[in-house]
Amino acid sequence: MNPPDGEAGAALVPDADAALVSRSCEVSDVSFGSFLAAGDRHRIHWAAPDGLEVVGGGAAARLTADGPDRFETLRRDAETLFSVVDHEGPAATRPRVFGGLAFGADHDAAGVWEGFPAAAFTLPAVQLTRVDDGTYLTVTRYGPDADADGAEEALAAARDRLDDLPMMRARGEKPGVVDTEWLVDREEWTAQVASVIDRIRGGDLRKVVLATALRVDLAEEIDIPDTLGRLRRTYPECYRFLVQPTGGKGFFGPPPERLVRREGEVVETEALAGSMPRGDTPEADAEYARSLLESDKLQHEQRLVVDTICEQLDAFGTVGEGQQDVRKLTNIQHLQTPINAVLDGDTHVLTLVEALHPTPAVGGLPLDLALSTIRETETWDRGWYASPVGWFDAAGDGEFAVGIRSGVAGGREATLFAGNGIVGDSDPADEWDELQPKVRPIMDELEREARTE
Ligand SMILES: C=C(O[C@H]1C=CC=C(C(=O)O)[C@@H]1O)C(=O)O
Repeated sequence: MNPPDGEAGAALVPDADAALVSRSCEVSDVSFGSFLAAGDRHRIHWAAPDGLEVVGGGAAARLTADGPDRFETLRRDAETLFSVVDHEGPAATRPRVFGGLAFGADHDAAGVWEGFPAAAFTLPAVQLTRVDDGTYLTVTRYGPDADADGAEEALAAARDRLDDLPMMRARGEKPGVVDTEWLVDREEWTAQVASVIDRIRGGDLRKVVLATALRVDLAEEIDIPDTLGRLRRTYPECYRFLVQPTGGKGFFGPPPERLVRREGEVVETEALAGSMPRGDTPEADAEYARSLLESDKLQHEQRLVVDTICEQLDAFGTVGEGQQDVRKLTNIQHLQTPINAVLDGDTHVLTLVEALHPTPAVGGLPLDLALSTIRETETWDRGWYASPVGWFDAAGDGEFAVGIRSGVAGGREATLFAGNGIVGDSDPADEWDELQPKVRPIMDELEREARTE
């Protein structure tokens, strides 16, 4: 499905002499899975629980950045990229770039993260967009020679290729799991948690989110579009995303947590922290929900996140805290508080992402001390785990999820991630148990046999 990158003189990197031209047409509903499966580079998938779903293949342009100035570089290059835009089509199909950033600016694009820069966003060359009122095909050209005729021709060609795709993609078998290994196992991880608890009790540190990763060997090659299709059914209340910069590994998952969404002057975010399992019966489930709401430890964890997010947004406008609630996902429930803001000025969503990431739901408090504790304690590379993933457009609007409940996979290998917020009265063994459901969303789509425990 992908056209060759850089065809027709397209510039993959922002260029002051380039124009961005995009054309869209409505199509009958097509299989987003088939479209994704037919692409081999720069595959992206974004689905928000409130309806917008986009799949993209090929790159009309890419924004990449690294180092401590990566947000500044992205904002500057985005301004160049979007300086001349000729778009014809519904607003939902306007040019947006999709991607994300690594957890830390010192990211090393090695190992499972080969091909993943410290920040990477793609303007898809060909894209399908599904919104309430229909499904659209969009083709985008970017470069000094990009023009309306070229974009219209490319749209007609993409439409022909779309006609050749299967309308429905038959569900494949789950790949099957041959072996699993925690990169930091129970014994080592609970010892790490115990040492972090000691640090919290002994000083200025208040909360640290410690994570580990599960390395999974698969019996067959993973089909990520198929896996995402299944996750749509099992976790309909979550985001779904895929970032796959090369033909190699893809970072994907069904994260429940919104980092931020900006639309004009309105900003919406949330604090999601503190977890309990789902109960097997309505009574047991309600009991877990009650203990979430009544636990001093979990309320403390949640309060730290709410207060920090509110303080961080305060610099940009008028902030409001919503009513705390219990967010029930298929296999876990969390404390959640919606937070919104009305912006004073024209703050780019990337600026909001920069201010908010990492929230204390994935980093800790105070942030610098928590991050140095994570760096000293975690013996593996977070890469893009727990990082901002999402999109932004020419106006600086956009939406980002927090890349948790996620994994990076390709061929017969997957690495899944899970972390927990540790506070002074955490119990290491309980924290290990609380960690387990966080790898289940993806793990359940890899294992063929139902679990017996
Ligand atoms: C860091 C993760 O979850 C965060 C989000 C919600 C609840 C959390 C908790 O209960 O500790 C974590 O802060 C993860 O899923 O890897």
